[in-house]
Amino acid sequence: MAEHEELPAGAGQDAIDELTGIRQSIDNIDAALIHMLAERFKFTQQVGRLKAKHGLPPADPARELQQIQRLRALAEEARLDPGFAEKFLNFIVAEVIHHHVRLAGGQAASGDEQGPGAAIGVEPDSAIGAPAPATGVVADSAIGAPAPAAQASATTAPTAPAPAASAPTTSAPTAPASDPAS
Ligand SMILES: O=C(O)C(=O)C[C@]1(C(=O)O)C=C[C@@H](O)C=C1
Repeated sequence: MAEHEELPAGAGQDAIDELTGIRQSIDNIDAALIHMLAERFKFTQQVGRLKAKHGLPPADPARELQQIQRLRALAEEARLDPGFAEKFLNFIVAEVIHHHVRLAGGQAASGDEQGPGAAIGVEPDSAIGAPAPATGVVADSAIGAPAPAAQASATTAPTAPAPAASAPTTSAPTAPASDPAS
């Protein structure tokens, strides 16, 4: 079958069954991640509306720094690369800030916008993480390893090497290749 093409010709049925079982677990986790992200974006949308209503700035660098520090610590406990955890958060936050900016009636925060409709899933016009090429985020060796990653660098592109800054930049979210419309 096509889905097993990548297996060595000599792979036995036991190996195929084991692989299939592991992939089922991976698929379950991926589904959970999508649902969790969708829930997160529902809440950040509430925040965006609140901020827009009260004229608050879309980005909050101090809050992001707290989040980064917290997630890096959690990642270390979980034996996940803290640098990856930070980049993952930055990737998401960059998207959120895009949404906040749009909710506030401003232009997108950076020049990476694409056409209309390129967006997420919370609402028809607010799809996060629209169709975009996979970023491959980190090298295989980085995941799960207690790697000494960069310090906080909020809202930087997930594919960019995180600079060893100690404070979030929260400048224009240039990260995702996708166009998060809100
Ligand atoms: O907490 C906020 O103020 C938010 O707008 C949410 C959020 C986030 O996604 O967690 C996004 C942007 C801010 O810079 C900080 C945090």
